[in-house]
Amino acid sequence: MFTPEQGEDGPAPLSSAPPCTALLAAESLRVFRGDRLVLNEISLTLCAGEAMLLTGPNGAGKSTLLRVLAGLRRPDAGALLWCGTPIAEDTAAHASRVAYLGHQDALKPSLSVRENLSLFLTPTGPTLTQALSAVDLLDLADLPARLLSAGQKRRAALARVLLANAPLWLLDEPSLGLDANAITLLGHAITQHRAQGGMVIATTHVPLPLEAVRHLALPATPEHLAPLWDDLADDTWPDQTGATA
Ligand SMILES: Nc1ncnc2c1ncn2[C@@H]1O[C@H](COP(=O)(O)OP(=O)(O)OP(=O)(O)O)[C@@H](O)[C@H]1O
Repeated sequence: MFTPEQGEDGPAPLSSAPPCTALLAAESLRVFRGDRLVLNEISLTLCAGEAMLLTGPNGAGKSTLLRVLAGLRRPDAGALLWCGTPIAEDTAAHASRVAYLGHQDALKPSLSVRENLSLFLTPTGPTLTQALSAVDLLDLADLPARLLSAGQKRRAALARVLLANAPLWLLDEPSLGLDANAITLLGHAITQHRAQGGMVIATTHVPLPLEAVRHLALPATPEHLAPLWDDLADDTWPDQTGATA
């Protein structure tokens, strides 16, 4: 299991901040994708040890928000702060504190699982064996990634998150393709991460086995939907066969 910097007194905390201090804060974020307002006035805070689930209908902007929080996309308005400092002031520092899991598992098909993951080893993080064991993938460590099933690829991607040894996990639908056993392991990994002061924000459409988790439900407001309908003029609306008029 994930035990970075295990010492005599147990795992070293990933964050030394007091538990009630917000490490991550998003204030009044607005994000457009094209001319479509996807996120409007979204605010959140996250303290050491906290977990938050982002929910909402397809297209509500959950993945977009995660990418903004990861520093992969700039918000069009609003502020994103780490310990009170704008993350835009040092994006490299922010990247080092984030472990981001997107929809793509980002494995090189010709490399073995072990070779893929060894690229992400850090001096103070878990060993490869610990990370692979945490997702029950040790037996497949030497298999080329192209031979893994979808769920096994997801497990490998989760092992990469463990290896990053970063305080903030941003997980986009982490349970996608996972079986019940792997979802339980995911819950254990998140619980252990939080116990060390780590933080997690995850998007999900299904319940995850997490305790004391906060929720942020993103709405599909008329602002989201209206431009979609505007884009679809009557004369381009597909008929029942899929052909356009
Ligand atoms: N590259 C893009 N260019 C323009 N619009 C985009 C792009 N990617 C996503 N969008 C739009 O942004 C909106 C939010 O997408 P996003 O992927 O963040 O939603 P989501 O809540 O994660 O959805 P899901 O539950 O389906 O994963 C959607 O309306 C989508 O059409």
